[in-house]
Amino acid sequence: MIAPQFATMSPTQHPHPSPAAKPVSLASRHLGIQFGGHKAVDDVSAEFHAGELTVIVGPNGAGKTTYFNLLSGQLSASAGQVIFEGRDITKASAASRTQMGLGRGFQLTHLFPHLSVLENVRLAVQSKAHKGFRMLSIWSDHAELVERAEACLAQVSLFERRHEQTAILSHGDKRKLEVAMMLALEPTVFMFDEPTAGMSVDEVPVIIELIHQIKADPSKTVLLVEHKMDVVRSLADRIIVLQDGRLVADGEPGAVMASDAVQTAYLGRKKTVSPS
Ligand SMILES: Nc1ncnc2c1ncn2[C@@H]1O[C@H](COP(=O)(O)OP(=O)(O)OP(=O)(O)O)[C@@H](O)[C@H]1O
Repeated sequence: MIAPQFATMSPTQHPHPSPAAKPVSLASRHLGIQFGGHKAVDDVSAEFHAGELTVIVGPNGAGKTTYFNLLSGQLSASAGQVIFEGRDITKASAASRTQMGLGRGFQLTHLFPHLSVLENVRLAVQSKAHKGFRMLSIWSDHAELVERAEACLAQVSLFERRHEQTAILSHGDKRKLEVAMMLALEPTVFMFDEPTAGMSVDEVPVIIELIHQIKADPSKTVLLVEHKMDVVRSLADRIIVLQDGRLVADGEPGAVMASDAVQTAYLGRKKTVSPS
């Protein structure tokens, strides 16, 4: 069930306190994609501001990850536009969006399992430095790249494990490694898709604290897909709700969290969410 006050709300009508006060970094305009006849994301317009962390919530299958994939370029839109720093990037590839400053958490499948933890991050550092991905043989000469990679690993508490093979890391440590690789790319927009999923309880605070640090930087825009309500409460400056591919609520956390849209979504989800 969708709260009546949000059911017909457009992004321009949302009750967010002062969106105009912060620069728009990333936006979608009437964005959509269909798989067969199914509209997984349907006419979603939203603006994301520098210095703001927006959490995207919604029930399973609501279209959250698909929306992320449209913003980051992993999927091509069937309709609408993606605007980044005032530029229409709808047709840009995922790789070029990354170079522009859109940081999407690397998927586990993008890790190189047979390389060390440090080597994985160093490749991301090197990519940011426009030095390409084919310099493994001489990478030890690039002390500054190594130092930067080590700093990123320290931020996610993986420094001590930097020389271990990536394949032997726990699931939680692999998720931390993804975050370290995103840090290495120095994005202006950070997109986290359930960054603590699969982590043990003691691993979660490192990532939450890191996201707190990122959002404290007024030049950074943070988007977060998250199901865990405690994480949402701790981090959100603003919440948008997707349901059946459509944006059904957008606003200040207190009001959105109290809405039927969120209550219904989370009452349905709580049964399947992990305790971590
Ligand atoms: N490549 C695809 N081909 C066909 N259907 C897809 C594809 N990707 C997503 N879908 C469908 O689009 C809808 C939205 O999926 P999506 O994964 O974006 O939801 P979600 O909100 O991220 O869900 P969850 O919380 O479970 O991760 C679902 O019905 C899903 O089955």
